[in-house]
Amino acid sequence: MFNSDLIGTSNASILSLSVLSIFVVSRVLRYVKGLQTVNHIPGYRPPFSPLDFPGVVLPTSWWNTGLDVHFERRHDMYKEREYISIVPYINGPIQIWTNNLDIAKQIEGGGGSRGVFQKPPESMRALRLWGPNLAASNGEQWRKHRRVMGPAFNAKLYNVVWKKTQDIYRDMVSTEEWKKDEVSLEPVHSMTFKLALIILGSCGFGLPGSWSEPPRTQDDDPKAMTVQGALRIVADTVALTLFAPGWVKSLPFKTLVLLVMIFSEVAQNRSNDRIQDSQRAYRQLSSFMKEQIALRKSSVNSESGVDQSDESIARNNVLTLLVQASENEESKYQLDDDELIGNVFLLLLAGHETTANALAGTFGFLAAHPAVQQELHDHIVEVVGHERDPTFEDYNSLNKVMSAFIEAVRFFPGGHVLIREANEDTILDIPADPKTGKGKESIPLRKGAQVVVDMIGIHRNPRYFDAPEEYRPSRWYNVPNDSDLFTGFSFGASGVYNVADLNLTSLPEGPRSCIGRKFATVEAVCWLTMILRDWEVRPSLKKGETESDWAQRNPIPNFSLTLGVGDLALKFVRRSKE
Ligand code: HEM
Repeated sequence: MFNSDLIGTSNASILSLSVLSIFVVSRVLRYVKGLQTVNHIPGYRPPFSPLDFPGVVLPTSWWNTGLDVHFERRHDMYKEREYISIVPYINGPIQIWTNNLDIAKQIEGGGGSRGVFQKPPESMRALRLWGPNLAASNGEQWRKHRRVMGPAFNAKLYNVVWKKTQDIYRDMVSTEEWKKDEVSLEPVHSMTFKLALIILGSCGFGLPGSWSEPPRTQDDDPKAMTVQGALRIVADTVALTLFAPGWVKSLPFKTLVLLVMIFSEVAQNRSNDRIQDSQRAYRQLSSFMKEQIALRKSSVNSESGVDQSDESIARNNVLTLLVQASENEESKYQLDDDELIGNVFLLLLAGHETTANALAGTFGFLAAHPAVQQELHDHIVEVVGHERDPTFEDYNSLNKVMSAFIEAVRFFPGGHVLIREANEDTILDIPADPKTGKGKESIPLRKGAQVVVDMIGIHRNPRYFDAPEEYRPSRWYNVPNDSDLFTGFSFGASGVYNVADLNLTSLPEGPRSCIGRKFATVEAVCWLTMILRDWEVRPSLKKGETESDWAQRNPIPNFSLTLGVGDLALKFVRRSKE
């Protein structure tokens, strides 16, 4: 007699065992191939990659390399050599991580139009949420986007960024809250995110927006989400989409977004209402972008009624200039509607969070370093005085203000990992350390190997920065405000590159460096100048806490789509005019 239940159970066991064996063998083969791809460079052998699911959402620990591994292990990750490999044995790409500037330069220099190293297609997928764009393209496509977008970032734009930033400051301090002698902000991000979005809304897209009336997704509907609110929700989703597993990423895009939105809300134990909010945010932001393009097209085609002055925001915002370039039939490079929308989304995403976080970080560091803050205040008074407002012409003279901002970006670089993939077998050349003459090496890499430029690692590499764990803006004093030595915005393509040698000031801009760099620094220098002249920034202390306790624990990093600083409770105390 046969026992059919027993046969069924044993068949199921055999099947499970076979599946398990196939899985184990496939992982072993993958692992061995991974080691060959990175030429057996020593490093970490975790189950998952730090930049892929599920490693990315798990904290860094003895067994997991999480998204913040390069911060958590910053003191020993590159102790032996300035590059390590990360070869996961279960899931995720095979990578070399580096804190070496020469490697960074080779990777980023070749990341533009041609070159062996390109952005990996799967890392660009989530950035294509609304359409093809500059950051999510390689090769000829990238070149086209950059040719159209480049000219929009010009001196006239920076002039209007400066003026608008100043107007917003005046607008803010005229509100009841800022008429007091002490204003508490918990967290200070509430100020910097609002500022960054208003400036981007007006100078990026020509939208009206004041401190008390930030831009909404639908002008005529007071219940519509603010652009900022909708963007916040969508940006969180994009972060998750970026790190989703390969098979999820290959779903049709709308399904992917929906899935990730639901997952993110469920994972955070949020209600059904929040899931609907997420969908509403996605829909409202989407129609907002389409409307903006349509509006800009009609205003570009009928110039009547548009302010024609060179300083006007209506004329000199990024979107209008992009639409103008794309509507110009004689132009060699044009963007279609999908590409325009893709780039609007990109600018919202890339230009908003990065600047806001860097400004919040700067305020945090200055609260923790009162002597540096006083030096900055004195510098501002020396350059601008008390009787007039600073003008864009003062931008270059306000070098210490710029240094304070750039030093905050050094600590917490918004773009904390820059990922590129070799599209053929290649060799990375590391020249000898100019100081010691040691370390000349060549690293062979196989096609498919990814190189991750670890910006936290570079910015805290003692070979490039003395006492890297100290917030010390003076290391940048006298480096001109437009110098390519500011690595937080990516790298030059050629030339000698060594931050330690601060005599080198004119390096060519890297082909893939940040297009919004000056937009961000002009806004930051203007805002910091206005605030620090009139206000002293201090920590809001917990009961029994001293300022030095506070400074010991702040600011801390916060990893999401970009790297920022954790919540900072600060107060702004009005200064008397000495
Ligand atoms: C403190 C503020 C900012 C920081 C630290 C920052 C940093 C960076 C970095 C490191 C990259 C290179 C990314 C990579 O190669 O993978 C980048 C690219 C980019 N940034 Fe920024 N950024 C900032 C502000 C802005 C602003 C204000 C805008 C727009 C208004 C902007 C728009 C872009 C765009 C469009 C790219 C892609 C460029 C390309 O691929 O050619 N960024 N940024």
